[in-house]
Amino acid sequence: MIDSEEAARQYVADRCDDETLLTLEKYVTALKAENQRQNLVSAASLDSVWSRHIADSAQLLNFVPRGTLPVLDLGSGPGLPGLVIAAMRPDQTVVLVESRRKRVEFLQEMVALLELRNCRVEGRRLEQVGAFPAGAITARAFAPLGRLLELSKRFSTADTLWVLPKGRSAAQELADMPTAQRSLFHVEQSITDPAAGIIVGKLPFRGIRK
Ligand SMILES: C[S@@+](CC[C@H](N)C(=O)[O-])C[C@H]1O[C@@H](n2cnc3c(N)ncnc32)[C@H](O)[C@@H]1O
Repeated sequence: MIDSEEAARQYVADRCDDETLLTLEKYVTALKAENQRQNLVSAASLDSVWSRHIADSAQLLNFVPRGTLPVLDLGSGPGLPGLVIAAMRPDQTVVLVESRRKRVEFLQEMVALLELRNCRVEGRRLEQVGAFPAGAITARAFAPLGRLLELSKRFSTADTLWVLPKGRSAAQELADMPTAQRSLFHVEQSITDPAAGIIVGKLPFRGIRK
């Protein structure tokens, strides 16, 4: 379990090269500056930005095999976890979906600043994004599990991996799902918070069977 900012930064450093670590440091600086202009993350969380945001995003890669294309990040906000994934997996296409205009502008600025050629921003509501088969779908603090699946099932095939950091509500959200869907997912322990979980699984068919 990561228990300090140093440990969080080291966790990320152990999983990327020096150049990528510099890219992520640049992102952290920009995120802190932008948070003065718009409310992207809670101000208090920036005191532990590596643990609460960067390592918290990076840990999702433990569940996304290399070559999983593309990764679709729903409700990316300031780019969490999507931008971190794009920086750490330059060989994987990452699509960020975000509807709020100022956040979209920040995401576009970050893609340019960090030179993330593998990353595309869909600056509109998810409901308006044309469907394509996603290799993996990530979403942090986007919507309750049932609504999340309903909104994004158009992007899911039998191979799509769902990796959903759900914080402290992970087990409960899964328990609240109908049995048929509940059995398709399991909860992985978060390494940044002993009480938090990541819902991981696949739907064995396109969309959701009622
Ligand atoms: C609570 S924030 C979480 C942001 C980020 N994932 C994080 O963990 O910091 C949820 C984000 O989802 C976006 N959002 C909500 N519903 C959406 C939709 N239907 N389509 C696209 N973006 C949406 C919001 O604008 C917001 O930026």
